[in-house]
Amino acid sequence: MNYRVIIPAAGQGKRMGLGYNKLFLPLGGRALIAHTLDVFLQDSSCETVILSTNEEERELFLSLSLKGDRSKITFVNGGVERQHSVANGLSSIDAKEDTLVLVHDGARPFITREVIAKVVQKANDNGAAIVGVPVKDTIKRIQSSVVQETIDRSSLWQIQTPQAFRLSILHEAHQWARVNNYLGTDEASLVEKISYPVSIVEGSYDNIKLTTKEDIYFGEAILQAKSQEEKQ
Ligand SMILES: Nc1ccn([C@@H]2O[C@H](COP(=O)(O)OP(=O)(O)OP(=O)(O)O)[C@@H](O)[C@H]2O)c(=O)n1
Ligand SMILES: C[C@](O)(CO)[C@H](O)COP(=O)(O)O
Repeated sequence: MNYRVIIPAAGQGKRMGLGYNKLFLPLGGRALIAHTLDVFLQDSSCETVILSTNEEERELFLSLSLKGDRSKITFVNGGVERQHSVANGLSSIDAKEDTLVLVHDGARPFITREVIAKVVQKANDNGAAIVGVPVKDTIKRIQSSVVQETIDRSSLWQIQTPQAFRLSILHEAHQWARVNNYLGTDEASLVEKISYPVSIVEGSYDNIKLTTKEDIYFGEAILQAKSQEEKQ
C-alpha cells in the first residue's frame, strides 16, 4: 500500500532548550531529523515526503546527509503551530481522494517500517488510524497541586505518530478546524471532531518524541540498542 507522508519539522524546540531547532540535535553523530527521514526515504511504499520547515532552515535540511531516495522530498513552509505546518503540507497534495496520507513528527526518529505498514493497512481498511501504546503510569487529574481524580487507565493510550488518513477525511477535518478556529495537538483530534471513527494500532515504547533534555539520553540508549540488534 503506497502512501505519502507529511513531516512537520518547523518547530523551535523550546522545551528542549537548545536555542535551536531540536531536529538538528546530533543523535548518534547524525541530526535527529536525518534518522526520521531515512526510514521513509528507504520505504518503497512511501511515494513522497512533504517536509514542512522553517524557510530560514531550508538550506540546513538540504545539506543533511540522508540514506535512501532523497528525490522523494518536497518542501513546504511551516506555520506558527504544528497544525498549520501540517495544513500547509496537506495543501500541497494534488491526488485522488482515497490517497493515503500519513503525518509523522520529525521529532520521532525511531519509527519503524513494520509499524508504518500496520497503520497504513489499518487506514486503508478503515479510513483513519493512529499509533499508540497503553499508558503504564497511573494518571490523575490535578488542580492547584491537589489531586482531583484518578483516571481509570485500563482504556488510556499514549498517542504517537504516524497518524494515517484517507486524503478526503484529512481535508475535511482540517477544513472543519479552520472554520471553527480549532487547534488540536494531533490530526486525530480534528478527525474526531467530524465524528469519523479513528482506529488504533499498537506501536512501540521506543517511538518516543524527543521533547525535553532527558529524551536525549533515552534517544541515545534506544539508538545503541537498535544498532546492537542489527549486529545480531
Ligand atoms: N509550528 C510548528 C511546531 C512544531 N512542528 C513540528 O511538530 C513536531 C512535534 O512538535 P514538538 O515536539 O512540540 O516540537 P517543537 O514545537 O519544536 O517543540 P516545543 O513545543 O518544545 O517548541 C516536531 O517535529 C516539530 O518540528 C512544526 O512543524 N511546526
Ligand atoms: C502528535 C503528537 O506527537 C501525538 O502525541 C503530539 O500531540 C505532538 O505534541 P507537540 O506538543 O506538538 O509535540
